[in-house]
Amino acid sequence: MTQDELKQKVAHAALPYVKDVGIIGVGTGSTIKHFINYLADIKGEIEGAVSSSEGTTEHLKKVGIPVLDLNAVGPLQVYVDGADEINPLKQLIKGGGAALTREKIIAAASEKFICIADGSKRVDVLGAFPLPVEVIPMARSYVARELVKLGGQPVWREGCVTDNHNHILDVHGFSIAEPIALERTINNITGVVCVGLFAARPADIVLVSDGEQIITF
Ligand SMILES: O=C(CO)[C@H](O)[C@H](O)COP(=O)(O)O
Repeated sequence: MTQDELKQKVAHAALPYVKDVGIIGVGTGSTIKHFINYLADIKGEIEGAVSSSEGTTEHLKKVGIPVLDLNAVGPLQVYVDGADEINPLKQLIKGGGAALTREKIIAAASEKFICIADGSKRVDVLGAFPLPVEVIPMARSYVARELVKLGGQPVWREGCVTDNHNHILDVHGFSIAEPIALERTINNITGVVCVGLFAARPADIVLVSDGEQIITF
C-alpha cells in the first residue's frame, strides 16, 4: 500500500467515532482530506463542522458540510486530525500544514481528540520532524535566537503565511525527552503564538494504519 492509501484507510476507520456526535471538529492535511471525502458520504447525519484552517473550510463547504464558528457552538464532543509525529503517550508534533494554532484551539475545546495517521508517523521520541512554531512576524528573529538558546536550529518557512497572518519557524535538532516541559517553555517566549507540540493536551485515541491493519491505542 502507498502512504496515501494508508492515509485513506485510516481516514475511513475514523468514521465510527463521528456517528451521532452532531458537530465535529475537523483538522487539516492530506489524511484529513480523505476523511472529509468520507464525511461527505454521511453528511445527512452531520450537523456541521468546526474547521481548523481555510483549506479545510473550503473543502468542507465544497462537499456540502456546514462550517460553524467555534464561538457559536459549545464544547465539541469529537475532534479528528492528523499528525506529523506520535509518541506512545499520544503526544504529537503537528503543524506541517501550518494550521497548528487553530488545530490546538479545537483540540483544547474538544472532549475527545481522535488522531489518525499512517504508520510512518509513530516514533519513540518526538523531534525528528522539525517542530513548527507559529510566531508574530516582527518577533521572528528574536524567537529564533531564543530557540537556539534551547538547543534548537530554527529555520524560517519562507513564503508561508498562516491563516492568522503569522510566520512559521521549523525547529530542527530537538530530541524531545520532556514534551510537556518544552511545550511550556516555548509557549513562554514572547512573540510565540503557538508551538506544534501537543503534549499537555495529547490525543485521546490514536488510529494508525499499518499495512492491512488499523492499530488503535
Ligand atoms: O498538523 C497538521 C497540519 O498543520 C497535519 O495534521 C499534519 O501535518 C499531518 O498531515 P498529513 O495528514 O498531510 O500527513
